[in-house]
Amino acid sequence: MIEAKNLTKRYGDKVAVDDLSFTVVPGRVTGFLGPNGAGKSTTMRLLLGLDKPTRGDARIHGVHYRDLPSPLRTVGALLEAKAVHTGRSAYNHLLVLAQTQGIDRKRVDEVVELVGLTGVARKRAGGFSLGMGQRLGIAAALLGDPQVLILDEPVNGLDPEGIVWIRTLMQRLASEGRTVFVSSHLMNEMAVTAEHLIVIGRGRLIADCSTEEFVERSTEKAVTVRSPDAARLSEVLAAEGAKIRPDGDALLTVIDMEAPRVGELAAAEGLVLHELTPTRGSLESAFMELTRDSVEYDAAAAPAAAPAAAQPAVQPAGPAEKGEAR
Ligand SMILES: Nc1ncnc2c1ncn2[C@@H]1O[C@H](COP(=O)(O)OP(=O)(O)OP(=O)(O)O)[C@@H](O)[C@H]1O
Repeated sequence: MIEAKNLTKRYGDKVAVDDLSFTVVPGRVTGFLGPNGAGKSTTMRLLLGLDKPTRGDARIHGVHYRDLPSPLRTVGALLEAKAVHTGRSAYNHLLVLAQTQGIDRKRVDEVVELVGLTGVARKRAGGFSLGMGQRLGIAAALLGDPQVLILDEPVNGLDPEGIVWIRTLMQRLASEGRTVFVSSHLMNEMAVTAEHLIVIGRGRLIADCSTEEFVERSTEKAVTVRSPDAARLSEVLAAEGAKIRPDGDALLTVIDMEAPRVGELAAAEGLVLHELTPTRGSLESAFMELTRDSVEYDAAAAPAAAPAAAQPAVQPAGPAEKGEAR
């Protein structure tokens, strides 16, 4: 279990993490989502005791990281997406790490196999590609067989096969009852990987809810309607409260009205329909919309304005959920 309570980190005038509170429970993959510069890496460093919070508290299994009796066997972390700068082979790199932690050589063999590096384990780790470096970093995180995993952008640099592999691995680790906390700025990737999402923007909490709920609430429900009587149909639907977006001469996007109701109203007026299709907006665009005002480097965002993140678009999870554990 990971807990952040009113976690705040300032660098001079810059508030990187702003009064952030959340709980990450075992047994499921929790995605930590936010645009570039939102404060994900800083939060993870605070959780791992690599940086000191300006205010607030970060705990793992109820204690500060530095007070964990056996930190490397409790928490496995992958922080920076870069190849290991070492002349050692991948195997020896892991072996040295294992020896400093009193971990058996057998475990090195296990993790090398687990991350799919067996064929290259004797090669110099310094020459690894970003993707292989990521696998090696994940192997290092898993060495101590930890119950808690904190992974910062683990899919960075991985090819499509690697992405599926890490997704499956994280889900398996979670299903074994581990706490898996994984950051990403890719909404679509997190939507298929994580069961629960914590979304931040400009260091502040935007959402803390199940992925299903996030998708349900964030994506716009619409109906695509094609009709030779589009103009008349627009008037009829608008009069009944629908929002209409004309998408061409005969094509309408209808928002705030279900498809059957659109069909009924068209039939009542004797208007011909050539198509009536319920659709959902793209998740990626919904995420961009949700975090629009909290994108760090967006030239269009007004820097002095209060971020929209201050008004949670998706309600944070209630206290009942916070205590939930599997
Ligand atoms: N050591 C530091 N000194 C000054 N500013 C910092 C420092 N570390 C982070 N920041 C700033 O804090 C903000 C949050 O950065 P952070 O790296 O935590 O975001 P992130 O969500 O992980 O972004 P990314 O997805 O780009 O990695 C950024 O504006 C960043 O420039």
